[in-house]
Amino acid sequence: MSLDRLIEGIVRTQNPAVVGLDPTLDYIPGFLKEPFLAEFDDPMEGAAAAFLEYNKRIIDAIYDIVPAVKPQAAYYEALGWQGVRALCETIRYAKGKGMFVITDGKRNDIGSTMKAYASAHLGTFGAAGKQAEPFGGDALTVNGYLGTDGIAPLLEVCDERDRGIFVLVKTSNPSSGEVQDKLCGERTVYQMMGDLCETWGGEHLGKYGYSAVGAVVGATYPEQLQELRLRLPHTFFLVPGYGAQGGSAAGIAGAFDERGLGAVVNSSRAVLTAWKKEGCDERDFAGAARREALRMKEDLAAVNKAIHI
Ligand SMILES: O=C(O)c1cc(=O)[nH]c(=O)n1[C@@H]1O[C@H](COP(=O)(O)O)[C@@H](O)[C@H]1O
Repeated sequence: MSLDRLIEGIVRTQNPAVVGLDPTLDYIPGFLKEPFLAEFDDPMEGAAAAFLEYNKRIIDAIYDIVPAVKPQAAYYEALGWQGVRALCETIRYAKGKGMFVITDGKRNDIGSTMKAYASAHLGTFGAAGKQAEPFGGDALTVNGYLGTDGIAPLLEVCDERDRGIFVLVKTSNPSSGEVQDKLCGERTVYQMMGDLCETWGGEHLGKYGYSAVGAVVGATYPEQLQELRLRLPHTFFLVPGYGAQGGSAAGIAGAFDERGLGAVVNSSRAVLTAWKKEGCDERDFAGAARREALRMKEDLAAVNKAIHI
């Protein structure tokens, strides 16, 4: 019912990081993608097969040093049902390697529809004895804009199946202030959304003081990260925006609590395209991803030394 398993993975690897699996054909070296693209008449089928193989090799290269992955659903949906199948298989593969999987779907709707999203991404389909997980993620990114009845169905599944959610609070993008920084009474919209995370998570606390309801807070907004860490003591943060979007370890330092917990930092493109930046042999793309993940780990360790429960 909480993000305890993510926290335990962070402590085990001493690495508060998540690698974003956001593949595009551009990131995949020719030697790996060309045979798949040639094999299938349907370009989406070939690309989806290439995405899956690429993801497996990245996962193989990092699963012992990074506790979690975050596949962004849009990259897979872009390839229709073949891409969605690659997403499901990617999630299954990562979980098989012991990784915590955050499915980045940013879902939200009215309660009845949210129930369907909740069972799709965090729940099961079918009756006892003949049951399967549609997507099988451990946590899902969601939007809280519709309020409590759009979140409640997720919390039921989180309780039943030891799952979690991350609610968008202060996003990393340049325009996030257009809505999120606006005042709503005496609070900004992001403060109000953060306070709602504390309320929603109140009945769903885990062993380490954090609830099943996490918040997304961008690495590109260091002041708000620090402010929200103090304001939301039971809310674990997913921090995107490190690396490709310019967020730095120094700017993220305020997201951690005194145990070095409280946040998991995402990097997608910087890890996936490390082989291009390094200029190494394309066959060593997964090695380059591992080197970038290790570099990030050291970078974060410089501002967040000891991680313990
Ligand atoms: O929810 C997210 O993960 C997310 C929220 C946010 O505020 N900003 C943000 O960049 N993201 C996601 O985090 C990833 C960032 O990717 P890189 O900029 O390549 O590291 C993408 O999958 C984004 O969709």
